[in-house]
Amino acid sequence: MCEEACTQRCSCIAAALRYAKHFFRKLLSWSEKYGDIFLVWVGMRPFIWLYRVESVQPILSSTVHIDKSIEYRYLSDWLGTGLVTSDGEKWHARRKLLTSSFHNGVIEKYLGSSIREANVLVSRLRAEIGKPEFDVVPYAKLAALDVICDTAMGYHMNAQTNCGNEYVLAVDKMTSIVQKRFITFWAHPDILFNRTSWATEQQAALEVIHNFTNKVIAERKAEWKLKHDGNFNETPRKRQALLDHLLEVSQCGNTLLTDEDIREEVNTFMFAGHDTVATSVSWILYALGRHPKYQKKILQEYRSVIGCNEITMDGLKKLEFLDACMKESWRLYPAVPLIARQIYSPIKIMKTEVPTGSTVLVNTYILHRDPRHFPRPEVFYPERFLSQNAKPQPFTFVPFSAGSRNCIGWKFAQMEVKVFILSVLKAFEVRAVEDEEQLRLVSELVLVNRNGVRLTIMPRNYDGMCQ
Ligand code: HEM
Repeated sequence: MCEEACTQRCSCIAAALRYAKHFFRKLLSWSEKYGDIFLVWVGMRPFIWLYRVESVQPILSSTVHIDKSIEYRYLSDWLGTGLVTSDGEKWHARRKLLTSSFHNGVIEKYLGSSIREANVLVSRLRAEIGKPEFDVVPYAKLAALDVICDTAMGYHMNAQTNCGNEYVLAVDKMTSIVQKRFITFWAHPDILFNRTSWATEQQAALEVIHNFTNKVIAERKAEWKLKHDGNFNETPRKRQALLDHLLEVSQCGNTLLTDEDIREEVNTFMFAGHDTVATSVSWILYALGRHPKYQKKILQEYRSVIGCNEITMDGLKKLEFLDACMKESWRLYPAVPLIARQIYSPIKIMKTEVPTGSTVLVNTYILHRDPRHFPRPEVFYPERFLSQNAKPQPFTFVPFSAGSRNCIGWKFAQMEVKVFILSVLKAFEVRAVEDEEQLRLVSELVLVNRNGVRLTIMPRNYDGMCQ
């Protein structure tokens, strides 16, 4: 297989991802040692690693190779075949249908929810002031879950203040089981997985999730019907959740979505829209915590652009320096470090025939550290993303993937992350505890440090504070 798959430049490396201590640094050194493309065996499965723009572009820009790797089936009991997990005709139709749910006008409606939850996050973080260290990831996760529950389902979950919420615990449990299964090769076959305690826990979590989502859909559908039959006396809700958009298209459009279809998309947004955001917020705070001078610059810009005015989408768009800092953090610590595709028809990548049946993994962590495109790649230098400098070449910087299968929620995510980062920086001076060398990075679908993302925070004397 190895010889067939990578006749010229691939090297065969037996490895189990789970046990590699410095996984990403190891990969970086392999990429220098073994050339432009290599193959890693994980248990019985060969994975072809791509991390040069020359090999990444043919995959991400392809309209043919858009199928997710077969590992994504571990998500199917939860997400069915929603946008993340579907392919072929179904994916095309859904993508077309859902695109309108993410245009600027819709996203603007979610700004208020992000601001509200960012304020709750800040008040919760106050408990950590002055402590030698704390892990910011669990805080960011609950905040992101609150936003996505509100925006995807129109439901105020208050996960940040009500930590024992059954649904939130179930979503967290499902995410963590799926992540563990992805990187634990012996748990891949159903026959083995079904004998583990994970399978039992997964079953219990799925029951809670599906019951809750079914209930919300039924309520909202009844409300929608009343409103459209003209019997709805209450003022219609001003903000619409993604679920309302789905109901709208399912009832008014040409495409009929069943309750099952709606449920799989709502669950898909819940899955795709919380861990990625929480991971991004955590790593951006980490990067800024290592470089406090940029925290000051972000706040100076905020003061001069927004000052005492309300945060609006237009205002956020003008914060160019904040945007550059976020991009530079995503470059060094991409929230989604691996993008996996199953190859169902032969393709030549960098003169190498990749045969049908292979799985290719686009490694954004290494791609973003290519010195040809990002000089002194290991240095955190947000200025490289400022508009006076040339934009990165296409497909060299892809934190939200690229091409037809890119992140449908990227504008929404950027708005939310901006609001979270600004709120935290206005309230606290942030420092990172670990330096780059101490990080133990692994991919659990999102980029994770084994010890969490540990910070210290002190109250900030922010003189732009308005009465
Ligand atoms: C900073 C936060 C986020 C990051 C870094 C991110 C990143 C990504 C990436 C890299 C992909 C491609 C994955 C692949 O092809 O395997 C993706 C797909 C997707 N994302 Fe995001 N995402 C974020 C937030 C969101 C949010 C907030 C939502 C929705 C509310 C969302 C919904 C989706 C969906 C539905 C897909 C699948 C699109 C398709 O296959 O057509 N994401 N995201």
